[in-house]
Order: sequence, then C-alpha cells, then structure tokens
Amino acid sequence: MNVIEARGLTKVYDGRAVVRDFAMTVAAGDIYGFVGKNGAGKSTVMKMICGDALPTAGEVVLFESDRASAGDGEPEDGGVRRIGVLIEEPGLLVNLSAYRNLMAKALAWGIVDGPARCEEVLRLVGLSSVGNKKVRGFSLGMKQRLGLAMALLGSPDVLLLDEPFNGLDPEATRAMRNLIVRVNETLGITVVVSSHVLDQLDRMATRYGVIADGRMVREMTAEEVAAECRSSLRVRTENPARALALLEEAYPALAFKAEPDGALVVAGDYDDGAISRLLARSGEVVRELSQDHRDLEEYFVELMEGGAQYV
Ligand SMILES: Nc1ncnc2c1ncn2[C@@H]1O[C@H](COP(=O)(O)OP(=O)(O)OP(=O)(O)O)[C@@H](O)[C@H]1O
Repeated sequence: MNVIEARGLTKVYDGRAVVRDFAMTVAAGDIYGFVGKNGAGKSTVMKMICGDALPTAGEVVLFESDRASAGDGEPEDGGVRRIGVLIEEPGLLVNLSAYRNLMAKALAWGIVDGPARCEEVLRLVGLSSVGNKKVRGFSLGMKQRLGLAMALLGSPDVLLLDEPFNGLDPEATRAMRNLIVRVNETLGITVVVSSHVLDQLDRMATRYGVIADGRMVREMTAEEVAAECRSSLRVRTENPARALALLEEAYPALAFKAEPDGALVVAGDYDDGAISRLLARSGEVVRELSQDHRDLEEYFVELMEGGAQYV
C-alpha cells in the first residue's frame, strides 16, 4: 500500500513556486531518504504532507484516501493524525521535564492512558533515566530524541523527520539512526527522512527521492542506487575495436562503453580476472585495467545538479 502519494504538488510563496509539479510515492514499510540541497523544497513538501501547509496546486493522498488538495481551505484529518512529525525545532518547553513536555502534548491530543504512553515513548528513545530532568540541560542529541518521542506519542503509522541529524555529533547521529531503524523494523512505522548526510541515509534508506529546485528529479530503490554506484572496469588495450568485439562476444550480459581515449568502460556483474585472462589469451596487449567506483555522494550531486529530466 502507498502511504503517501503526492501528485502535481505546487507551493507558491510570494509569487515564487518553491515546489513545482512535484510527484512522490512512499510505500508502507519504506525508510524513504529524501535528498536535496538547502532550499530545494524538502521542508515545504513535508509540511504539505502533514497538513502544516496547504498546496497551491496538486494533492497529497494519504493511506490511499483523499485528503489535501489545492483550495480545500482547512485540511480535514484524512490520515494526518496517523503521521508523526519532527520538522525544524521540536518545540520543547525547556523549563519542563521531558516527561512533562510529553504529558502536555498527550493532554492536548487527548491521548488515552497518557502517563503510560509517555513512559513508553521515553523508554523507546532511551530517555527513561532522564525523564524527570528539565530539558534545559539536555544535549542537542537528547533534544532530538525527545522530539522523536513527541512524534511517536500518537502511535503514528508514518514519521516525517526533517534533517534529524543536523548539528549532531557522530555518536548522537548513530544513536538517532539506530532509533529510526528500530522504530521502522520493530513497530513497522514508515519513515520519510530528509537529510543531506548521505552516508547516514545510505545505511538505512530502502528508497530514495531526489528533489532539486522544487521538483522530483528521481525516485529509486536502494538497490537501484547501489547498482548505479557499483564499480565499473576501465580497460585500455592496443586494439580497442578488437577488444570490444571479444568482450561483447564472451560477456553478452555486460554493458560496454567506448571512451574518447579508446578505453572501454565495462559495467555490470563482471569478473575483472576473467576479462584480463581472456584478453591475454587472445593476444590483446592490455595497457590499463582499473576499477572505477562512483560514490553515493557523487551520484546524488550529479542528479541534483544535472536534474534536467524531471519525473
Ligand atoms: N513560509 C515561507 N515563505 C516564503 N518562502 C519560503 C517559506 N518557506 C520556505 N520558503 C522558501 O522556499 C524555498 C524552499 O525552502 P525549504 O525550507 O522547503 O527547503 P529545504 O530543502 O527544506 O531546505 P533546507 O535544507 O535549507 O531547510 C526556499 O527558497 C525558502 O526560502
């Protein structure tokens, strides 16, 4: 089931479209890595999904039932209550304890059995031992985890987390990442997490969406991203045309590209040793045989900068 579907989503601020004809699909169970540069429109999209901002045009369908479309006026709750949100500052009252912050929200939301639920989410995010301490003394990482506890309070089916690693040190970043994976795996909560910390997304995202200039550049699975980033093999021989013919004949499942300098770039599930032996056996003089690895960051920067082909 798709838990979020955005279609033709557009948001205009002060006469400027900051999100344009935007499409996004998040399936149940995903950890959806939402990638984009500063100002690309990530927060605005997330606000439209959770009902904090109304779209100027287009619609967001939650849990496959219609909710917010342009010009609806006040959004109805067609699923918004099933979304937990951590966007920007968690809005904590620093003179109150973590527990009291949670209780204030539990009361405002009319959450049944508030005290037990607050204890439960504190335990979930690893803050039980400091639940009665004032938030004023919390580190940024603890505040972010409390923000996550607030988002979890209403037992959501989906979490929207906007830049949850911002400003966190490596240990707090790891704790936050582990927490996100745990709520996804053990509670079955679908998570949309925006971040430009790509190596963190790389360790948890099951799908990705890349936004540039307010538009969706591409959505893809983690496997598709891994395939794009897989190593390629660069082969330079004395007689490139003959080498290409030999390799194409021997390995029909691989992809070959001829570079302007005569080198062949081999992509796919290749065995570099076998290729080297084949060329040597056939009398081809190999001048270069090297692996070329495209890293994730490089790939996403390419997508964000070259994003001419929008979906
Ligand atoms: N309430 C608003 N009024 C006017 N312009 C806005 C408003 N909110 C966002 N913008 C503008 O919309 C654009 C997209 O902002 P948004 O915060 O959605 O981007 P982002 O991808 O989340 O970036 P960042 O990572 O920096 O938060 C920016 O140019 C921003 O200045």
